[in-house]
Amino acid sequence: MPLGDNLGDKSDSRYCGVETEFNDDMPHVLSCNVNGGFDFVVAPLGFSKLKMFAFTKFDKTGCLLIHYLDVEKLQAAEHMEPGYRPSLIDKASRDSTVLPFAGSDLVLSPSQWSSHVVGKISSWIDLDSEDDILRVDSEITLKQELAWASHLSLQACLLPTPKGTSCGNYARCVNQILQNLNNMQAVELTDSWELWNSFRVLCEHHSQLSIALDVLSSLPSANSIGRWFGEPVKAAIVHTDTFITNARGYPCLSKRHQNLLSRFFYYSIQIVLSGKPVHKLSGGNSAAGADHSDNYAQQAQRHPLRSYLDYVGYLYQKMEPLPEQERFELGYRDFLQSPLQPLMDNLEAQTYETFEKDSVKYIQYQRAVSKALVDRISDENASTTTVVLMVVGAGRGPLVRASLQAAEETGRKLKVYAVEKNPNAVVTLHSLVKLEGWENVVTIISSDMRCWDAPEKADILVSELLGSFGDNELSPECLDGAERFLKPDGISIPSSYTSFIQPVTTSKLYNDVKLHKDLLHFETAYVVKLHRLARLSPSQSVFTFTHPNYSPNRSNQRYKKLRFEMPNDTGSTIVHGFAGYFDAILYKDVHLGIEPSTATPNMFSWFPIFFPLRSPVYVKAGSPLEFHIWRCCGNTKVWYEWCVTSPTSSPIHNSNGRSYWVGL
Ligand SMILES: C[S@@+](CC[C@H](N)C(=O)[O-])C[C@H]1O[C@@H](n2cnc3c(N)ncnc32)[C@H](O)[C@@H]1O
Repeated sequence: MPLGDNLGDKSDSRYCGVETEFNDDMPHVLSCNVNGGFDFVVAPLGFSKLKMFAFTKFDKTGCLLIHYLDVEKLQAAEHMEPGYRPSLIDKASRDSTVLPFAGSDLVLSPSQWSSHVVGKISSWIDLDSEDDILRVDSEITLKQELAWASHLSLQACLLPTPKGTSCGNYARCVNQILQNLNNMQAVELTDSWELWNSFRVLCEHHSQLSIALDVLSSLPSANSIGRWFGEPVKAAIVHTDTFITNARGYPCLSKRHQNLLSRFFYYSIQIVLSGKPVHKLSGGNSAAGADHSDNYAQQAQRHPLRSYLDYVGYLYQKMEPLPEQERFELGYRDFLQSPLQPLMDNLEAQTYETFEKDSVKYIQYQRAVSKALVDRISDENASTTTVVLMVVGAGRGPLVRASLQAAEETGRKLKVYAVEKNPNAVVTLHSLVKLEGWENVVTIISSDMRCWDAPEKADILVSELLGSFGDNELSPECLDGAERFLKPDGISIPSSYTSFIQPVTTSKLYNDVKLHKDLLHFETAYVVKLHRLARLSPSQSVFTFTHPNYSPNRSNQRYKKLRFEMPNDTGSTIVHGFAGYFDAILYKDVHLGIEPSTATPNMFSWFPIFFPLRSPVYVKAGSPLEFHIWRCCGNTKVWYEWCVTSPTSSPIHNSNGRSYWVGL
């Protein structure tokens, strides 16, 4: 039974699981917990002599720390070997004798196994033990249990945390298994980010290796937690003793924990409840304290963790629903797209249609044109002077419309040239002008602005040739060509634009790029609606272009070296690449952009850009990260090159624009 309704959220975080102890009566375990309101169980798969409890908690430095409590004898079910361990089978018979290490697959239906059970691998295993027998036993058991899980088509398995600080052999075995997995995701319980990091590096960042976080009562700093949102966290295990008690005696969570759970929901991370009930309730059943009135008979049937589940459901349901725009963009989250090439290619009708829905963008342009018109022509001259305004790159006409509305709003007279090089968009422009009766005001020019011979000079040049990284759709090169027909004191809207960049952890995007198995894709910048990522340091400005630019030595080549410092309490991080944005000053105080700290609200024309790194860069806590980026210009193309030089050096990406470039 999902946690409830939350408008727009159809992600896995609607489902809540519960960690169960060993019990060979799987149908009973499942029915109790599913009838008790949980969607799935995290249950031990194998028969194991030893049972260990693993607790994780966050230490002062913000890392996760594992505490192992005592080893406890588990009363094995009657029909199996109580002391079963693989090494007890003598070597000669090992290959031929198969002792039962798990119950039958027939006890549940295939769909029950795959939809409702996450396997929990025996927690005693220690694949890096100094004890040869324990190590070998551990390896056999791990492989046996994972093979069984795969046979059952479970969606995931929860592996125990590595025991010590070294996890080389454990990672080697998991990596071997991952190479052969096709239908299951291995979820790794971690003690600290460092340990997790070395584990996944040893497993070559395998895309089916995920992580389950333990949430205990003390939490590390926000920056330290933030790192995990760029990692493949699949589940968060919330222990019952993490809950505090509300005024009515029900379990609830601290404000910080509530916020953390909201973020887990937002990032589609599933909650798993674990532990024994620690709240003694005398009546009622609502964790949120609402007026439910179950009687005692019902109480007796209730799942022992029901009040905790109700509380998690309550938090889920009280989450702010996603705004309409976000819901519309769900399908674009973390989906890599090649940037448009509006200069080299002709945009399609559908693309124009999407642009034109973004009313916020045109409102900003209208405000900018209004201010420029008022500055250019005084009220006294308004009825006698006509302003020549050229929309360069007019598309299907929305900036023409915004400019005419600005003229009407300010009482200024306008003569408009609409210059567009896409002949298909020009067709629509003609019908728009006719439809709106603008024939006496608007002249359509079907030409590339760089070679148009204008019959007169413009007072105002309006353009929107901006990409997610500002200059990446070649606005500088196009406007260099158009400035020939701007009066010396003329105004360009936009008057400048600046790109911004910041390092990010995003294992999802890194793995998606890696899937292509070639250099080209690691040397390409992508447009992407960033979602599962950790922004590691505030963004910094990269390249600025100002218009008009009449400087005789002007060049559109650029180079920038940036030094990023991660906040002290973040801990070590991994950088998979750089997220890029832009901000444009249209006119004076009117701007538009997507840089997160100043982004124009509710504008959706641009997603950020992502510059990947061929190999993720590990940045130790306190170390700076040095990044270089070049904007290079040739006769037929413009491209970026980028690299990291500290703490380690990466290769220079996209040398000579060999993989990714924008055609002139
Ligand atoms: C990003 S679209 C913007 C279209 C429109 N202004 C809008 O806001 O919907 C850029 C437009 O500029 C046109 N364009 C790009 N470079 C151009 C050039 N050198 N000369 C003329 N048009 C150009 C493209 O064909 C495209 O229609």
